This record gives sequence, C-alpha cells and structure tokens, in this order.
Amino acid sequence: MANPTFVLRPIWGTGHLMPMLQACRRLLCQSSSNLSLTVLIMRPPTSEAEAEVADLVHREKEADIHGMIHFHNLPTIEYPSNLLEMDDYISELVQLYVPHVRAAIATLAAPVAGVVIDFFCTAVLDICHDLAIPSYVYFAANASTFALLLHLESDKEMEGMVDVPGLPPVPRSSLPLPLQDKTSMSYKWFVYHSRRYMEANGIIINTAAELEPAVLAAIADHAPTIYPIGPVLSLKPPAEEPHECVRWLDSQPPASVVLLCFGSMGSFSAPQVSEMARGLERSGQRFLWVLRGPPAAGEVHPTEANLEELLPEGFLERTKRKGLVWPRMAPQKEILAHPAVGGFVTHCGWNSVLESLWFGVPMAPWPLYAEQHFNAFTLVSDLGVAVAMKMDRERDNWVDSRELERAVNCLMGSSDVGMKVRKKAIAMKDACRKALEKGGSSYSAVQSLYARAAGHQIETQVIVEEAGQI
Ligand SMILES: COc1cc(-c2[o+]c3cc(O)cc([O-])c3cc2O[C@@H]2O[C@H](CO)[C@H](O)[C@H](O)[C@H]2O)cc(OC)c1O
Ligand SMILES: O=c1ccn([C@@H]2O[C@H](COP(=O)(O)OP(=O)(O)O)[C@@H](O)[C@H]2O)c(=O)[nH]1
Repeated sequence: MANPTFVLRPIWGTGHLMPMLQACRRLLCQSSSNLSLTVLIMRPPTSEAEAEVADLVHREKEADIHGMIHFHNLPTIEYPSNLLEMDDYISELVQLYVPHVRAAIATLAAPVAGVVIDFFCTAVLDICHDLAIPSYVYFAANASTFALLLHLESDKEMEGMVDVPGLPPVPRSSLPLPLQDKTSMSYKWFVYHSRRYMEANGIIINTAAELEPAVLAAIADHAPTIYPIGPVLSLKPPAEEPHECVRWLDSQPPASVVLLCFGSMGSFSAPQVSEMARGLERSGQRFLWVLRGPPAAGEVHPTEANLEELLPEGFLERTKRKGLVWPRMAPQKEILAHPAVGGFVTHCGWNSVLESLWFGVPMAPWPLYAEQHFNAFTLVSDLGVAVAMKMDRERDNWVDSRELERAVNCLMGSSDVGMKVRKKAIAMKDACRKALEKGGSSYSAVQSLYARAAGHQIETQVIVEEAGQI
C-alpha cells in the first residue's frame, strides 16, 4: 500500500497557501511514518496572484528533495465575472471547483489520511463526508476571529458592543466590514462557513495556546477539537547578499527604527501619504517605511511607488539621515528580526502580527481591510502588545499626522504605555518560541493531530484488510 497522504485544499494568497503548507509540513517533520502532502492548486483569479502561486510552487518543488510534497493542478474552470466583494468571490469559486476536487481525491493512488481546507473552502466538507475522510479546517487568522465567526448569529450586542467569548466587549466598529451588514452576501457566506466548521474533525489555528488562552478556553467546548499549532512562519535563512533595507538597518542604533509596512495589499491615497510623511518627520523617530503605489486598474496588489511624485517636496532630502522609504515589497521578516527595529506600524494581517511577536517587536495598529480592525482591537485590548492609534474608518482608515506622530513616539519612547507594550511583546516572543519547542504547546498540538490522523489510518487499513479476507 502507498504511503498515506494529507490532501491540502488552499486558496491562493500570500497569507493562505504558504502558511497552510508550512503548517502541514510540521506534520511531516513530527511524524514517525512516511506521510506525504498533496496540494490541490486552483488557478488564481488575477495574473499577479497566478505568478505568485507559480513562483511558490516552483520554489517548493526545488526544495522538496525527498519528494514528500506533490502539487496537483485542478482543471481550469470559467470564472464568474459578476461578483464584487473578494470574499464572496472566493467562496463562490470554491463551490465551482468541488467536482474537480472530488475527482482529484477519488483518483489518488495514496490512501488519504485527512483533508486540510482553507477557511473559505468549507464546500469541500461534503466530499470528506461522502468518502469518510477526516477533515480539518486550517484557520489562517487567529482564535479570536474564529470565536467571532462561531458567535455570529448569537446577537449578543449591547450599546454598540459585541460579546465574543474570552474577549473584553468588542466595539461593533472593530468588526470586519462584511460582518457589520447582516444583509450582505459576505455576511451570509461567513455564517455559512462558520456553521460548517462544526462538521470538521478539527480546526488547526495559526496561534499558540499562550497567545490567546482565554478565547481558546471559552470556545473549547463549542467547536471541534482545536489545534493551536502556531506561530506558523515561513522563515528563510538570511540571504547571502543582505537586502538594501537590511544594510541600511545595520547602520542604525539598536531598537531605534520604527517599521511601517502594510501587507500584500496595503497602499494609500496621495493625501494620506503626505499626512504620514508629516507625522513621521515631526516625530523625529528613525523609520523604515515600505510605501507602495496604488494598484493598477483591475488589480488588487500595490505597484512600485514613484516616491518623488508621492512624497512632499524635500521630504526625502530632509529625512535622509533618519529614514528610508522603500517603494516595493520588502523582506518584512528579515527587517523585524533586525536588532535596530524597535516598533512596527502594521496593517494587522495576522501573519504580520505573528512575525512581529516572534521577534518581540511591539506594534501600533493601522488596520485596512479583512479582519484587521478586529485584530487591532485584540492587540491593544487583549494581548496588550500594541499602542492604540486613532483612525477614521469611515474615511478610508484615515490617520491624522498628529496622531501618527503621537502613536509612533509612544511606541518608541519611554512612556508607561510604550514600556508596557514592549515588555509584553518580549514576553510573547518567549512564549511563541517555547510553544514550538519539543514538548511546547504548539509542538504537542501537532503531535495530537498526527496521532489522530495515524489512528484513522490504522482503522482504515484494518477495514480494507478485513474486506480483503471476506
Ligand atoms: C484571500 O483574500 C482575501 C481575504 C479576506 C479576508 O476576509 C476576512 C473577512 C472576515 O470577516 C474575517 C476574516 O478572518 C477574513 C480574513 C480574510 O483574509 C485573510 O486573513 C488572514 C489573517 O489575517 C491573512 O491575513 C490572509 O492573508 C488574509 O487573506 C479579505 C479580502 O479582501 C477584502 C481578500 O481579498
Ligand atoms: O512588503 C511586504 C509586505 C508583506 N510581506 C509579507 O506578506 C505577508 C502578509 O501577510 P498578512 O497576513 O500579514 O497580510 P495580508 O497581506 O494577507 O493582508 C507577511 O508574511 C509579510 O511578512 C512582506 O514580506 N513584505
């Protein structure tokens, strides 16, 4: 009999495919048998996402010297053109792919130990039920977001505050936009997905037990078994030739630089860029600012910024001794790992948050889309690793220069709040690292997941063998 395989059903996207693969690779590393992974790849809807996935698959194939990871391209289908919101679009697309996923799983030569699905891919659960294969949801966001989704229809809202188990009362204004409008398609999709999570055999969450203990305890009896196996980070060995940003950091004093970086999709209007420049300049802090230009028509990812055009006149010249503005994607993890970085103004994508905590860097949240406003709330009010920054969500997440100046100074200076969040970030760094060590909470969660999958495998093998004897 061929070695068992875990089937992965990710969606495209920086924060989805790679973290899921990385998480499941942990299963391979910690397993005592020859497990493999079979990744079902769908064609992403934009050419830039397509290039990103192709690049990732290529790199993974090159690195997989033992041939333990197999990539299977799902057939191309016609994509709907009438959907506006990205999260509706993803859910709709996943439904259309179900027959192809079923065919791909049914024709695999290897026995399937389990199917791991992205949190937008619950339609695949039908296949798992029909084929009696254990299913696991890989939740790329945090446990607090999972708790929020589980309680979507409970309607416990009082005076604009929402009750999420294990968290202080959450202002309604901090909820993800799709969850604020109960009549929207996105809301309906999230209700659908969150109900279906209950049908899975387990929920793998990219968090550590020590990061969100109260939330994890509060939802433990209301969900399938939760496996907090994080932080899942795709860390690479340092490049032989250090990146220009890293070389610039080499010449800065320890913990003196604030990093500003806004994920794979973050960019700002020209007036907001000017406002940011004024705030940063006035703060007098050293900064590394990843500033990308608005996306091209029909695309979602930012373009390379034209700094001379975008920034106020003379800004680059005046700040050249204190700051570096980088107009493209930057190596965020390498930057956060650098001892010169002392704070991070972040859009609060969960991967960026975990990276910041892994390196013990405190944050100031500037959330933009998806569940980031909710993450910002938990970072300030629950984890205590970020200083609050006021923004106008109604005005495209506008932040005044004075407010940016204040928040950056609070984060980098010696105020009580600054010291407190810095101390907490260091404590979280230690907790994250311990969680991944042998015997740590996340290590043990992977072990239990593996034990469960191995148990299923033995059961299946016995049934097959018994059937053969009849
Ligand atoms: C994949 O492309 C998109 C994803 C999102 C999106 O929306 C979203 C909405 C919610 O109500 C709750 C969520 O948790 C959520 C998450 C989400 O995206 C992912 O969040 C991850 C954790 O932070 C991680 O950052 C991933 O990279 C995100 O993709 C929204 C969206 O457009 C608005 C997308 O295009
Ligand atoms: O200039 C950039 C912007 C982003 N990232 C990486 O892209 C990922 C972004 O994921 P996250 O969940 O934070 O946000 P998203 O882009 O999904 O909104 C993280 O690993 C970042 O380190 C990066 O390396 N350089």
